[in-house]
Amino acid sequence: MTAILSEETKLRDEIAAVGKSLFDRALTFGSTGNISARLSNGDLLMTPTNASLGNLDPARLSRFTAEGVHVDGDKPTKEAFLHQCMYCQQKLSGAVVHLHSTYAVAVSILEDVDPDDVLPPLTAYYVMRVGSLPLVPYYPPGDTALANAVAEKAKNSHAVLLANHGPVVAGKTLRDAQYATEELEETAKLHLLLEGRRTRPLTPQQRNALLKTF
Ligand SMILES: O=C(O)[C@@H](O)C(=O)COP(=O)(O)O
Ligand SMILES: [Zn+2]
Repeated sequence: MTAILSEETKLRDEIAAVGKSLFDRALTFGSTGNISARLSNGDLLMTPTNASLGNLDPARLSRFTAEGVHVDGDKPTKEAFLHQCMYCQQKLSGAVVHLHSTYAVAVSILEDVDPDDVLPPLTAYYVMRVGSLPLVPYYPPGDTALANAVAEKAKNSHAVLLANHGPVVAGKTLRDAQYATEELEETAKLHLLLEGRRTRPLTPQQRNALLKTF
C-alpha cells in the first residue's frame, strides 16, 4: 500500500512539474492542453477541466480506475475519452500529452498536407521521438466522435495531430510523451521556417533505418 501511495504521489508531482514547465515555456496557453499518466495498477491520473497547466494542484488531479470510472479529484478534462483511446491503442503507453503549441497548431490548419503523415522527416531526432504524424479530421473539443477518430489514427502512431486544434502524443513515460511533444513542436516550426525553400528531408531508407533502431 505504501509503495502504491508513494508511486501515485510521485506521479502527481511529476504531472504538475511537467505542466508548469510546458506552460512556462509558452508551449500551451490559458487553460488549454491536458495531461494524463498511468499508474502501475492501471489507474489513470488526468488534469482537471479548465485548469491551467502552469498551476496544477497535484492533490486535485482527477483519478480514473483502469475500467474508466472517475473515482476522485476535480472534474476531469473534457478530453478524458481521447486520452483513454490513446491508451487503448498504444498499449505500452504510460502517459499522454495534449497541447495547443503554436507551430503544431499552425501546421494543423494548413490545407495541402499529407493526412497520413503531416510533417516530413526533417531530422533524425524527430523520426526517433515522433516517427509519423497522422492528421485527425476536425471535431469540436470534447466530442466523443473526436475520441473515436483519434483511436483510428492512433492504431499505428503514438502521435496524432488534431486538425485546427493541436497535437496529442503518447509515450512510455511522462517524460517520453513530453519530449516527443516538444520535438513535434520544433519540427513544425522548422517546417514553417523552411516553407518555400528547397529542402533535403531524410530519405525513406534513412528514415526506416532510424525506425528500426528505436
Ligand atoms: O481544446 C480544448 O478545449 C481541449 O482540448 C483543451 O485543450 C482543454 O480542455 P480541458 O482539458 O477540458 O480544460
Ligand atoms: Zn485542446
